Amino acid sequence: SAAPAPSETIDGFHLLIEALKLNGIDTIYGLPGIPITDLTRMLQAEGLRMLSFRHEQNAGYAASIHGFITQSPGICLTVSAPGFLNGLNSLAHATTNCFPMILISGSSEREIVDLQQGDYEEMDQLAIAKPVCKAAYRVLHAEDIGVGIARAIRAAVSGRPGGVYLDLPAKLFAQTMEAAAGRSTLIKVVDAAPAQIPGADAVARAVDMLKGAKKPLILLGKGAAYAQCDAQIRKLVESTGIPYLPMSMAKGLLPDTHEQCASAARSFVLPEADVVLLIGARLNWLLSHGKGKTWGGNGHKGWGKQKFIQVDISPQEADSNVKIDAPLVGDIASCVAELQKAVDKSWAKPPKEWTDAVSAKKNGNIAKMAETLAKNPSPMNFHSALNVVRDIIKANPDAMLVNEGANALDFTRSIVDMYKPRKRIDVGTWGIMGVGMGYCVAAAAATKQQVIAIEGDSAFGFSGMEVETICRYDMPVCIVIMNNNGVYKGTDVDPTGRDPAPTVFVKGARYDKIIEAFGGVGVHATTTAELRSAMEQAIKSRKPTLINAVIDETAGTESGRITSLNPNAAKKK
Ligand SMILES: Nc1ncnc2c1ncn2[C@@H]1O[C@H](COP(=O)(O)OP(=O)(O)O)[C@@H](O)[C@H]1O
Ligand SMILES: Cc1ncc(Cc2csc(CCOP(=O)(O)OP(=O)(O)O)c2C)c(N)n1
Ligand SMILES: [Mg+2]
Repeated sequence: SAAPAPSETIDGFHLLIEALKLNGIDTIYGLPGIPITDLTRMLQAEGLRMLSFRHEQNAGYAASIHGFITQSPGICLTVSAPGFLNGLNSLAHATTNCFPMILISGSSEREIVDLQQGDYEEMDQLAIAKPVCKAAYRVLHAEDIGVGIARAIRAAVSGRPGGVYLDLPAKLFAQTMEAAAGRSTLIKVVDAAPAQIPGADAVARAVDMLKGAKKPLILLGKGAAYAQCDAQIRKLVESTGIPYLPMSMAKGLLPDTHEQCASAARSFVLPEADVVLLIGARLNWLLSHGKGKTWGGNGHKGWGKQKFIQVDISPQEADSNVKIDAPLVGDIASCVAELQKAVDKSWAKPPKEWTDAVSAKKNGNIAKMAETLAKNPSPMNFHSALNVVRDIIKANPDAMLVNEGANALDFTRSIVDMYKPRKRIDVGTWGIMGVGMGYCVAAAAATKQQVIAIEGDSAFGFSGMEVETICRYDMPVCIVIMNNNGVYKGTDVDPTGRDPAPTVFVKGARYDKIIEAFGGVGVHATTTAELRSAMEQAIKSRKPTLINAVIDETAGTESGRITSLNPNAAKKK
């Protein structure tokens, strides 16, 4: 832009906007109110996409998954205190899942907060944010906005990605300074997520261990999906010939139909493998902490016989649960490149008896599943409804799949194959409910692709009001609610006869009526044929659509696949 006249000034609002634009930020997820309402208008006027939500929690979830999908930090913008607190959940979620996100909240002036003088929406937000995020900063002077944004971006995306809090007291926005001087304080971040090359010794140790394996297994986690080195990962898997297991959000790095995919033999390969190469996957609760009977160990805590190679950018992740025999610390792209060099030099495929045993187990389980999927009971159950979704995703491999619930999550993860990377976005490491509609908005905004959300009816309820947001921005989102009338199922009753049980909803609820209130397309589907045609129509029209799929209310199991995490239920009287 032309050199400003010497007298021209610039305010805090515009220094912030220019700092964001300078760093390629083009989308903001937020909710207006004091002291940021004008900022939301200016962001929009200056060409950024300002997506306005009905609850800050959903704006935050959108920002968190924006970071996962794009590697650029998703930005959530909220008002002070209650708005900030509503955004905090997603900041913690982003940090737990290693998604780069920045929560920017307006705040009260330090001098009032520190004397606790009772300002409008007064809260010591920076102190409250610190324990649940990767980094937290406050900016008091306009000339420091450039540094504040640069530090927040670098903290969010470098090393292990995560959530960053940026605290902007209200008075900062109205501060002005000479324009040229102001612009000279802005920083375009250089190499925000630098490559971290693994040490040669670590590479040699890992390669030797993998070469010596009789029953090797590769485990791909969402870190491998986030790294966006898809071709290199596929090449490593295919050139080694090693069976692989994708974790939920790593599905699609290679097509789930790939001959080396061992998902359908998970309960066979985990205990049987002798060397496991973890790529961007933590041995946390989702992998039974790397021990116990899942891994062939005796009882709950017994270690299996596996040796672990762990590729991770976090040096202190190794040994978090069980011994890591070959930690390979670095960014996944650099680590995979080093492993590939060794494979290209000399490599023997795994023993045929191992790969044949995996295939036999896998094909047996796939055949069993096919029989179940072929049934078409009335009312629909999870399997028959998801058999339709499976076909729809196969026909639309570029569509984004959002998924949350318990049975609605677990059955979708195992029945609906994914074909491309970063297409399946779900509850993640915490198994958090409520991400659905925020994820839909971000998936539509960040990818411009069709979005398909498979929602438990309880899960949908956490963010359902954002259906209005989806309609307001006319997004190509097709929401399928697996309506089994309750949390896990719809059959519990109150033994006293006074109230509905705590886990059930209004019988015969018609969620499809909600979207009609905002001009979207609502469909009530009681058969697989109705579900299929409604989904096909939604994809063809790209109109916001909500399908209320009636599912047998007896079909679910308590907590889906993780029933065992419930404390031992009191013996039924
Ligand atoms: N670019 C990257 N390079 C290396 N490791 C990464 C990268 N991005 C994320 N990670 C790591 O990936 C891991 C993701 O693990 P996790 O969230 O448990 O995946 P999943 O739940 O799919 O198993 C984290 O330990 C994180 O440090
Ligand atoms: C923020 C938060 N609060 C509660 C919970 C606990 C929970 C886990 S799964 C679930 C909903 C299960 O019912 P749904 O109808 O969605 O799915 P289905 O099994 O198909 O019937 C809840 C409430 C979590 N994980 N996060
Ligand atoms: Mg349900």
